[in-house]
Amino acid sequence: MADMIIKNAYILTMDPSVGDIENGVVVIENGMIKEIGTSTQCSAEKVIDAKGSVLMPGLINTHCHAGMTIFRGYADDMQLQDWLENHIWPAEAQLTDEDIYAGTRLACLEMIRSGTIAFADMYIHENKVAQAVDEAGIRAALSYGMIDFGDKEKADKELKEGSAFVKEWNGKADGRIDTMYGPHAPNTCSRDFLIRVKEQAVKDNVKIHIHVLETEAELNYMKENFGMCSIHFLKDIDFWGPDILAAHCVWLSDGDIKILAEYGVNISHNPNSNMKLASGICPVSKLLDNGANVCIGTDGCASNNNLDMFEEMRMAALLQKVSTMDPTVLPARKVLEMATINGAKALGIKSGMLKEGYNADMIIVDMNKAHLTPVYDVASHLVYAASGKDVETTIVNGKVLMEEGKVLSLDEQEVIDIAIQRSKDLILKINN
Ligand SMILES: O=c1[nH]cnc2c1ncn2[C@@H]1O[C@H](CO)[C@@H](O)[C@H]1O
Ligand SMILES: [Zn+2]
Repeated sequence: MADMIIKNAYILTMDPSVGDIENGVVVIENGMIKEIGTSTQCSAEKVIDAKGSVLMPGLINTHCHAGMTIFRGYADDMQLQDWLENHIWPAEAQLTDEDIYAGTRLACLEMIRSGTIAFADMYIHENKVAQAVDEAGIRAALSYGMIDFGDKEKADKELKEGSAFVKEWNGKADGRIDTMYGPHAPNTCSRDFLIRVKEQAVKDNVKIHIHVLETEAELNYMKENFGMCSIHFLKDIDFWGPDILAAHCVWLSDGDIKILAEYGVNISHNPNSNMKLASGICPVSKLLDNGANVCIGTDGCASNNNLDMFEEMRMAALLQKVSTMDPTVLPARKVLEMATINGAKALGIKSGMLKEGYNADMIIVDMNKAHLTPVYDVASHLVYAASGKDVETTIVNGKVLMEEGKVLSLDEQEVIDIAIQRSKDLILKINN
């Protein structure tokens, strides 16, 4: 007897060798996909009838600071440098374990609701992030965000904390948690520190998550201080490789694009954050044309201000079209690949496709809605017409985290109430 069967669904497998299955069935056992096709001989304890709905791989958010969800709407409409240095960093200095835990639980709740099955995170008090992820049932690649600002003592301390986190949490929560090293950016971390981080990550066999060329200010800083941009600087210290998850990559030259593609770097594109902070536009279609792996992320909730990956997909498509003045770039299927297959590749997880032997990480999207009627092309609707609110069921590692709109792994009202209380206490502390 299998654990679960989902039947009568329009299945968007995202498996290039299979494509869509118009009336299909998926069998789940031990957290994995046991069978996928048009019929099955298996029976299961739990059967979900997905008639009229789309079954697809859950979305993968490849750049987030989940704990920052506690700052949703706290500091809007500012320059990135001003936003970080004068608002976010002073406020973060006030954060406690409990704030991060509350913020991350809120983030997990929102992600489960909007069809995200895994996310990559870089933040502080990361132990509490891991605890929240463990309890919420979602999958994640977590890193402690390290900054040394050229201070040798701070570098030692940060690397020690990042390393302790990797050792404590890698492979935990039934294998749902992977860990990474999270050096903040080339303009906030010293050259020596980045070299040490890379060495340690290779030694520990984990990946690295870093912000790269998010702003023109970073580009100018790197040129002034090192005579080259961040891409060449990181190439110089043998940093690049398929183990690197580089968020943003907005300010790239054609030469930079070639380097990122050549080294198999994973690039997390965050269109909402880049638009809101007016950072610029990542040359996604050029990167893809050159063979680079580009995935999608939301960034933190203080620069987005939500974690809805459907909205992120739509923005990714529209922003490329208008910036290249070419409506044929980033068609819907390509964007779906970025949010599923490419994201899974970046995180090194067997998700992002509905395929035998893959993780049972999937979502059911209710299509019986005015704004999703009629249907000529399912992929088009998912990218251009749907939102995270249309997700009705979310399954991670074979466990149902939300069913028909009801979240099962978290007490939704409690998570919201605690986040509100924490935000009120926090604002009093910050203003004091
Ligand atoms: O868009 C961004 N650019 C640069 N830094 C950011 C952004 N969003 C959040 N952080 C900051 O990165 C650190 C991770 O530990 C945090 O300080 C967070 O506020
Ligand atoms: Zn970020």
